[in-house]
Amino acid sequence: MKQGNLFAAQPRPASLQGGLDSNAEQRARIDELAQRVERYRASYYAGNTEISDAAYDALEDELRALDPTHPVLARVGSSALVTEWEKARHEIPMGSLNKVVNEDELRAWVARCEELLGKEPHAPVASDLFVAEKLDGISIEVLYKDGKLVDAITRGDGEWGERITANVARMKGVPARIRERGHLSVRGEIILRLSDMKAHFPGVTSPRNMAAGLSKRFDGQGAERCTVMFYDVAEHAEIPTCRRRFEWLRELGFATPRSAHGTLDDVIDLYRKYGSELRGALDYEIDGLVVYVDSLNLQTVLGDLNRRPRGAVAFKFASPAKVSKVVAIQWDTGPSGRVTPVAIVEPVELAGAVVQRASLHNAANVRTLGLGVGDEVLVSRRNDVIPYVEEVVEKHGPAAQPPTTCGVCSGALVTEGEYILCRNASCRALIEGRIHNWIDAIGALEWGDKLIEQLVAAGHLREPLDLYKLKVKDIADLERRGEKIAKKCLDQIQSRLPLTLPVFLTALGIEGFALQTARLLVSAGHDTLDKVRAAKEAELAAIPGLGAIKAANITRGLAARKDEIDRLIAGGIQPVTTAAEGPLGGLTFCFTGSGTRPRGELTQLVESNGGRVLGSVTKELNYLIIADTSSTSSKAEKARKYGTKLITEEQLDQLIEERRAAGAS
Ligand SMILES: NC(=O)c1ccc[n+]([C@@H]2O[C@H](COP(=O)([O-])OP(=O)(O)OC[C@H]3O[C@@H](n4cnc5c(N)ncnc54)[C@H](O)[C@@H]3O)[C@@H](O)[C@H]2O)c1
Ligand SMILES: [Zn+2]
Repeated sequence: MKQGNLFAAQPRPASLQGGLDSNAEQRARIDELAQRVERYRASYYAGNTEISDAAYDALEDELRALDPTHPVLARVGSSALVTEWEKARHEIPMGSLNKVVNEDELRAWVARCEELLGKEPHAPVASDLFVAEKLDGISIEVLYKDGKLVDAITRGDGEWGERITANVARMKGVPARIRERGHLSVRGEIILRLSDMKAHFPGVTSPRNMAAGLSKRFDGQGAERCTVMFYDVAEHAEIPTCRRRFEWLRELGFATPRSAHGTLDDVIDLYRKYGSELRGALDYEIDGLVVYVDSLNLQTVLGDLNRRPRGAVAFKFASPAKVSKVVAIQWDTGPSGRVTPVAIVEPVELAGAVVQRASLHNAANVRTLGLGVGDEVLVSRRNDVIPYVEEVVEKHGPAAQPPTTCGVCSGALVTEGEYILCRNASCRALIEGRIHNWIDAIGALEWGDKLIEQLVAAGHLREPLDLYKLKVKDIADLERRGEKIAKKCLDQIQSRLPLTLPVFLTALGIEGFALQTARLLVSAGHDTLDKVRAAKEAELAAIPGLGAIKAANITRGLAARKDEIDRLIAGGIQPVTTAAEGPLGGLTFCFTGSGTRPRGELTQLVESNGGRVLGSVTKELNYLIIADTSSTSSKAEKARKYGTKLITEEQLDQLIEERRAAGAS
C-alpha cells in the first residue's frame, strides 16, 4: 500500500512544518530526475549534448509535475563550467525563457498576461505583440565602455559565466567600436552559420555544438567562423518597446534575428510559415520564435520569476518524431574505445532528412529499453542532435544481447559501468581516436574526421609521429583529395611546431589530462618532459588543484604510452621547455582584455619563447599585456601597485626581438 502523501504533487505551503512527506519512491524519482537534468544541462552547455531536446524536455516536464518548486527548475543554464576560462560575474543576471509548444499554450500565455495586467491601463496584449526568431546557439553578454568592446561573458548559471572576450572579439557581427558612449551591456547568441559550417567544418553536423566548442577553445582557433546576433540590451531606460530595441541595436551596427510586430493571429500565422518554409531556408538554425509583450513598460509590470520574464515566452517548434521499425542493431567502436549501439531502422523522413540510423546511446540503455530487432520504435530528431531512439512503441523481437568482441578488431570487450569498451591499443577505431585528439590539441582545424579515417585505413597513420612523416602524395592519392589540400594539411601540422610542453602533453590524449592540468604541472616545476615523466604519482597528487585521480591517470597514461613518446622524441617532436630557455626565460606574463590575436596564440608565443603565463595579477607578475596601458581597470591598477610593467601586444613582440638580439650577441 502507498503511504499517504499529502503534498506530493503540490508545493508545500511555506508556513507548514512536519507531516508526512511524499513517499520514498517518488522522492527517489525526483532526486534522480533532478540529478539527470543537471547532468544533461552541464553536457549541453559545454557542447556535448547527451540526449535529444525532446527527451530532455520530457524529463524536465516530469520533474516539474512531481515537484513544481524544485530548485533545479528555478535555475538557469548550468554552473558546471569548464573553467579554463576566468569566471566573471554578470552585473545584471542573464535569464532564460518559459516555453510553449503549441497554439493553445500560446493563447493561454496571452490570457494569463491579460489577467495579470488587470486594471493596469494597456492595449490588449493580443493586439500588441513582438516576435523574433529564437536562435539556437549560446547566450553571450557583450559589454561596451565608451564605445569600445571591453568584455564578453557567457551566460553560465545566469550569475557567473566565463569571460571569453578574446574569442568573441574575433567573431563576425561583433563591432570593436560603436558610437554609443557610456556603459552598455548587449545580449545575443553565438551561432555558426550553416554556410560557414559547410565551408569550414564539412564533417560537422551540429552547428550549435560546434559553436559552443569554438567559443570556448582556449587557443581561439575557429572563433572567427562564428557569428553573433543580438536581441537585448540590459536596462536602457529610454527604449519604450521591443520593436524599438531591435531597431536601436541595428542602428548601432548589430545584426538582430528577423522580427515582426503584430497581433496574436499574426504571430500564429508566422509560426506556421516558419514551420512549413521559412525555417528551412535560413542560413542558421532556430528552435522556435520568441514572443514578447511589445511594451517594455508592461513587461516591467509583469515582472519575472526565476529569471524568466512573464512578458515573453519561447514558442518552440514541436520536436519531430516518427515511428519506425528496427531492422538491425549495430555496435560501433568509437575513438575512445567505447562501443555504441546504433539502431538501423526502416527509412523515415524527419525534419527534412531521411533517417536510417538512430543512436541507442549505450549498452545499458539497450537493456533498459529491452530493445530487439523487429521492434517498433519512436525515433526523434531535433535540429542539432543525431536521431535517437526515444522509446519502444511495440515489442516484436527478443531483446538484443551486447557483443563480447569488438566489431573492428575482434578483441575482447570489457564492461565499465554503463558502457562496454575495446581496450586494444592497436584497434583501428582507437588509433583514429588518438590521431584525432592530437590534431585537435595542436589546433590543425583543416583536418576532418574523414581524412583521418582515410589515412588510418590506408595504413599511413598508426600513431601521432606518423603525422610528421606523411608525404604530400599520401594525402593527394586519397579519393577526393588533391595536392592542394594535401599541402595545406601538411603545412598546418608543421606550422604548429615546436609544440609547447602543455600542448604536447594534452595532445597525447591521456585521460584527465586537459590543457589546464598540463599547465598546472608545468607551473609546479615539472617544466621539462623528462621531469614530468620522472615524477612520482604521489608528487603529482600533491600539486594543488590536481588531485589523486588525475595523478594516477597521468602516471598510468604516460607509462602505457612510453614507447610512443620515445619514438616522438627520437623523431624530432620534442616539446619546447618553458623553463629558463628562450628570450623570455624567467619572466612572467598575464593577458587582459581582448587582443588582436587569439589568446591561445599569444600564450603559445610567450611559452615557446621561454616565458610563463599566469592566470591573474600577482606580486610575481613581470608584465601585464593590455591594449590600453593607461587603463584604470582593477587588473591594471593592481598591476601598477605591484610594480608590474603594463605593455601592449606590440611591445611584447619588441621585447622578444630585443631579448633575442641581446641573447645572440
Ligand atoms: N538535450 C539536452 O541534453 C539539453 C539539456 C539542457 C537544455 N536543453 C535545451 O535547452 C533549452 C532550455 O535551455 P535555456 O535555458 O537555454 O532556454 P532556451 O534556450 O529555451 O531559451 C532562452 C534563451 O534563448 C536565447 N534566445 C535566442 N534568441 C532569442 C531572442 N530572439 N530573444 C530572446 N532570447 C533568445 C537566449 O540565449 C535565451 O537565454 C530547451 O530547449 C532544452 O531542450 C537540452
Ligand atoms: Zn577494437
